[in-house]
Amino acid sequence: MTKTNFEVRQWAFSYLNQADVDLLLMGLNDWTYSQLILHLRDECQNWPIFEAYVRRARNDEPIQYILKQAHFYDRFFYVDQRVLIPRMETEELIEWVLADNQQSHQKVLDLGTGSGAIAITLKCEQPSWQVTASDISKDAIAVAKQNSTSLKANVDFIVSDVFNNIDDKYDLIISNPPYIADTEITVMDQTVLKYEPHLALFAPNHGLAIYQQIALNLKDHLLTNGTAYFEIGYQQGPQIIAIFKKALPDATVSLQKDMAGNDRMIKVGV
Ligand SMILES: C[S@@+](CC[C@H](N)C(=O)[O-])C[C@H]1O[C@@H](n2cnc3c(N)ncnc32)[C@H](O)[C@@H]1O
Repeated sequence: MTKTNFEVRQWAFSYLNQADVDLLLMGLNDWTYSQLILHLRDECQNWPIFEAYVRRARNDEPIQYILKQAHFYDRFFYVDQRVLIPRMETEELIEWVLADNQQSHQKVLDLGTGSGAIAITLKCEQPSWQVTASDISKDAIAVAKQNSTSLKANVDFIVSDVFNNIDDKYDLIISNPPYIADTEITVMDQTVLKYEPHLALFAPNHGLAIYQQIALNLKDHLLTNGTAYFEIGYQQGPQIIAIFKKALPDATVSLQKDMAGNDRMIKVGV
């Protein structure tokens, strides 16, 4: 028996929240929200696939991995379990970098690029910038390269553990490194814990280890008057400021809150 999109949507509401149901229907049919509403009385063309998607989402799989796409700064990025799903907070980091740096040419490094969200967005927003993206994970670099090609971004890629394979210096270094402490595993959402790569989430030393590694060699990789921008955990501001102040006593370090009012980003100028 055939079902309308309205009926399958109502059925899915018994298991998932409305936002997730609508994202699945829109992603599956390549519809905008207005198109979804317009097609509600039509026959559902993809019922078996939609039913399977809802089953996967009920098993905590993130909608973005089911659909193999994540919306970030007005673009769709391919994502799968090899990379972190880019978050809204990271869009605010992009906003800060773009607002601060209007100059036509900037040489930029995105350290820990994952899906390539930061590097590719900056290159698309500022095509004259020379952008390099690095990650310790070869799998992540493969996904980021795929996104760079599909979004016509022309970003360069390097597989590197922090700065180990990076010789160059940059005007801007941007990083959203893994910053969750192992001890937080017990309070984390199952959707994140079961599906997102732990290499992208967790770092030793209470989540501070990658900032510590970056701080030790940051000056060697920034050009004169260069600046670094980092996303941070909302409770990590004081510790991370202390890490950079200790490694770089002459640097200026400033903290920025996100839209929710939480400490979320820092800027380090050398
Ligand atoms: C929180 S994710 C950020 C991904 C992406 N930049 C974003 O904002 O959506 C952190 C990324 O850092 C990478 N990473 C973890 N340890 C690293 C290391 N030692 N050196 C370089 N990259 C690392 C992970 O593989 C992951 O892709």
